[in-house]
Amino acid sequence: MMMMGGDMWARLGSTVAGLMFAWAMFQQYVPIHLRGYVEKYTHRLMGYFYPYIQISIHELTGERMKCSEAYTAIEAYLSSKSSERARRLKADIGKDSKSMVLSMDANEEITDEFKGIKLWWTLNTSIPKTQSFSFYPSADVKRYYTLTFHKLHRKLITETYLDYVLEEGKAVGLRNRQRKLFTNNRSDNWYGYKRSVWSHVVFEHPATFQTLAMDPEKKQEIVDDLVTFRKGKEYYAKVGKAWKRGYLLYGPPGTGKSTMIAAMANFLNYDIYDLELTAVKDNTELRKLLIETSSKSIIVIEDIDCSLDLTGQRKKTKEKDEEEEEKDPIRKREKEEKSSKESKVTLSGLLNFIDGLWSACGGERLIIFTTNYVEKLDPALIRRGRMDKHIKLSYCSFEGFKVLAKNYLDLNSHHLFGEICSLMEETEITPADVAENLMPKTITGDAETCLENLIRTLKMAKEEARLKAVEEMKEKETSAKTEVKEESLANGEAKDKETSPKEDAKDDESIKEE
Ligand SMILES: Nc1ncnc2c1ncn2[C@@H]1O[C@H](COP(=O)(O)OP(=O)(O)OP(=O)(O)O)[C@@H](O)[C@H]1O
Repeated sequence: MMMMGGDMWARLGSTVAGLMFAWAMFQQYVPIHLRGYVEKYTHRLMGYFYPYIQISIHELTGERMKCSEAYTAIEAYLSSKSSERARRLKADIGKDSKSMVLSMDANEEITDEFKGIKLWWTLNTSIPKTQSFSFYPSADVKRYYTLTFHKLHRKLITETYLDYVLEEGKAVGLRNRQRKLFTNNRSDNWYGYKRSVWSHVVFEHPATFQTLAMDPEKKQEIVDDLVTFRKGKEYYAKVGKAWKRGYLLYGPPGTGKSTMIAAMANFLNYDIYDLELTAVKDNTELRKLLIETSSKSIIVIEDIDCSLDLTGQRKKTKEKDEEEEEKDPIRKREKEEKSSKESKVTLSGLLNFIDGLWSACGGERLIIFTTNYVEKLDPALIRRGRMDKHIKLSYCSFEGFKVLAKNYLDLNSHHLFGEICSLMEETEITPADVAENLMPKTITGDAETCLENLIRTLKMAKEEARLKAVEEMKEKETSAKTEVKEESLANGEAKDKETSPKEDAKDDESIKEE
């Protein structure tokens, strides 16, 4: 028996060696065009004996080597099946940072079933030929899934199953995804590889529409608008409009513009791209950044009035400055150095960013501008169609206060609410200031103390407003008096001028009479 076994191994060894030798000869001596034919017919021959079809889905695709959407969807689709069926699993920290998420490890295979048909998914890895072997995982390792199925089911798999996997995977991905807060890097930090135009952190802002202090009707109107937008894919396609919407949030500092953006992102489950316009070199770079944003996202430009010289009015002073600089070479050189670092994004570049051809790629995006001074903005930038909805965030109303009292102190009513209500009708206070007063300053701080603090602040604000009004009144009176004085002086001089020739003539006549 032992001899027979040994004999069999020896024969197998020599057959393998023979085949390898024949393969090497084939590679070396058969011309390349003939090799193509041989390989084609070998595959065909194999097809008779191997009735399975394989489909590969690679992780990185396209010229820019972006992560393939299909790969991500399959990864999500297989994640739940992997934990039940795979034998070699990979663990990573989950979305909530508390639990572990399991997925199939490299070169592992799991079986799936669809309408009674069996299929096999494998996660493969390959190292580029140019790279030498290393024990450490490299960023250049290529990953791809392979789906294997019997050729009898080709139609069902390619026409139904793949779409099903994509849809399911996207839904799982959406449920499990960690939302991200992106910010743009300066182009000098793009490190040649185009992946790093945006860098991100996990988005974890707790603001919601429930915690947002504002008029309930206005709040509901915004929520309805967002819901209509989210469900509007078909509608936007029907009317021939890109699936995006512009919001302009304006109002004094501390009235909740940033908080509202966070609430919107949490409500819609979108990522946020916080675009720092001053770090964008020019319009081309702005377009590149836009292309790299994903759908289901909010692109935010905060304090748009401070971001760049985007207003038409300021152009004149700029031209005047330039004339003066031309005369002074030192000033001119300093300006050139500064301007090489400065952003050259123009108003027209920004308008194109909002609603040019490129803005339609990806779809399902909100573009939000915030400003404290809406009147400073160029009307073209905020006209309807670009900024579809203008939302004014204003000083805290009593309704807003009640939301904050519930959030911060868990109070629905209190005997001090009446006084606060009448004070709020008489004076202006931002939600940020109200929130600051409602926060207990010590561990033992109770609700009553916080409300008393707020009343004190409101009274102080009222007194300040009164003093300011008195001051303004005095200033007005003084300036009015000065105006009257100047006017009467001017009138007096004019009278003098008007009367003097006549008087001269009178004098002349009296002399003549004499
Ligand atoms: N409407 C609001 N509802 C709940 N909290 C608010 C509201 N407005 C302001 N706050 C509180 O005040 C803080 C500052 O608000 P926020 O940064 O949203 O104001 P902003 O209008 O964006 O200010 P700025 O114009 O200076 O950027 C927030 O952290 C939040 O706690």
